[in-house]
Amino acid sequence: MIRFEEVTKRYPDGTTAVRDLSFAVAEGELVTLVGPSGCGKTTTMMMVNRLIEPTSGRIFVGGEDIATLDPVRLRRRIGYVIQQVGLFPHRTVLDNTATVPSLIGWKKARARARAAELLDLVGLDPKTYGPRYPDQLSGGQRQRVGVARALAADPPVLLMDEPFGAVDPVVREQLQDEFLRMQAAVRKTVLLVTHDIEEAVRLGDRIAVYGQGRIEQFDTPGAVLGTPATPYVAEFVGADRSLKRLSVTEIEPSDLAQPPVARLDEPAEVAADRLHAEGARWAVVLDAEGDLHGWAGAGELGAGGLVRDHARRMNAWVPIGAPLKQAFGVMLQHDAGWVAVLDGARFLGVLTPAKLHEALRRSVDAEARGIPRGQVSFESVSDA
Ligand SMILES: Nc1ncnc2c1ncn2[C@@H]1O[C@H](COP(=O)(O)OP(=O)(O)OP(=O)(O)O)[C@@H](O)[C@H]1O
Repeated sequence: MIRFEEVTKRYPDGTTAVRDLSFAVAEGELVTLVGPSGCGKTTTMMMVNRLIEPTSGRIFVGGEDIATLDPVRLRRRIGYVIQQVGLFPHRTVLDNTATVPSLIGWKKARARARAAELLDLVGLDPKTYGPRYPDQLSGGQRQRVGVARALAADPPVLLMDEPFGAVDPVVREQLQDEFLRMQAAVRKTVLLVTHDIEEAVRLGDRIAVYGQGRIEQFDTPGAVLGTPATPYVAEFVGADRSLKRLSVTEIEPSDLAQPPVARLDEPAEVAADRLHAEGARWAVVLDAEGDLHGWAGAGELGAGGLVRDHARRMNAWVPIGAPLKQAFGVMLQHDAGWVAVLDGARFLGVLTPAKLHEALRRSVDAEARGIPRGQVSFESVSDA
């Protein structure tokens, strides 16, 4: 359905964005283009609807060389979804969705009926959302309208540039799921740009992994993850693998750091001496029951009084056995350099960014060697 033949794009300033690009996307296939920023993904995509013209080479859509086609008519056959959705602020959601059908001369009633059908398809009740204006929608809802609008004239080809990039991870996953369901129903030929390998793997029938200006591997998700074609691809995929381990690696007692502990009711100077002896700059503060209260700095404790006079509340904690990802999330949420790890109410220790990284490393290494994580120690891995 889409075919690139030795396509090169050089910009006037001499930047070669893509070089000798050849690949084909079958009808009804969803191909994700993934790679780091600036590797030429967007350039590739914008050459398909002639928003950018190649310097050399040929591109075919539906068997026709697009250089011979009128760009405006070409674009009517190609839906285009971008991250900054670009909805018209003064038009209702329904009218926004009906934009393309109206442009190509459909009667108003037909265009609107089609728009309502599409809003429904992307999970927005047309009765509720159709009359609203774009600024009355959430980011995720706007993104859905963008997809609905791109599909409105029923184009056989869909280009999507980071379509789910502007929303938070939870909404993003929802949109991806919905999009997959929708794609199963409408079976468009889709080129989708993302810099997120996880998204590429999740959505793509095949994935094109970009290096600088060229495709390093063009294959199914399984093949790209399982048998990376080049060291570059292996690294690109590998970086993600360790991130994935964040979700499945559980915090264990051996992962924890043991900062000094101070009690709310003890004299601050006693606690300060303990910090000094251990060379620590802060202590975790627990209340009389041993429950987490927060923390106190060495400097403040030196001023005397009780620990409670200097303690600051911080409620950043996770239970032992929680995934590392959860601890990382809590750390970010509290903008904290550590999170307490509790067993029930009992304080076990803290997870710092360094400890988190250490735990992750060990988990990734163990996975690579096929050892269940519970059976390795940090020493046995670093000795290996
Ligand atoms: N109009 C332009 N003039 C000169 N160079 C450009 C132009 N547009 C893009 N480039 C360059 O071409 C290269 C590829 O850009 P492109 O936007 O295709 O990358 P990308 O992979 O989509 O990146 P990102 O994920 O950051 O959007 C980059 O080095 C970029 O700086």
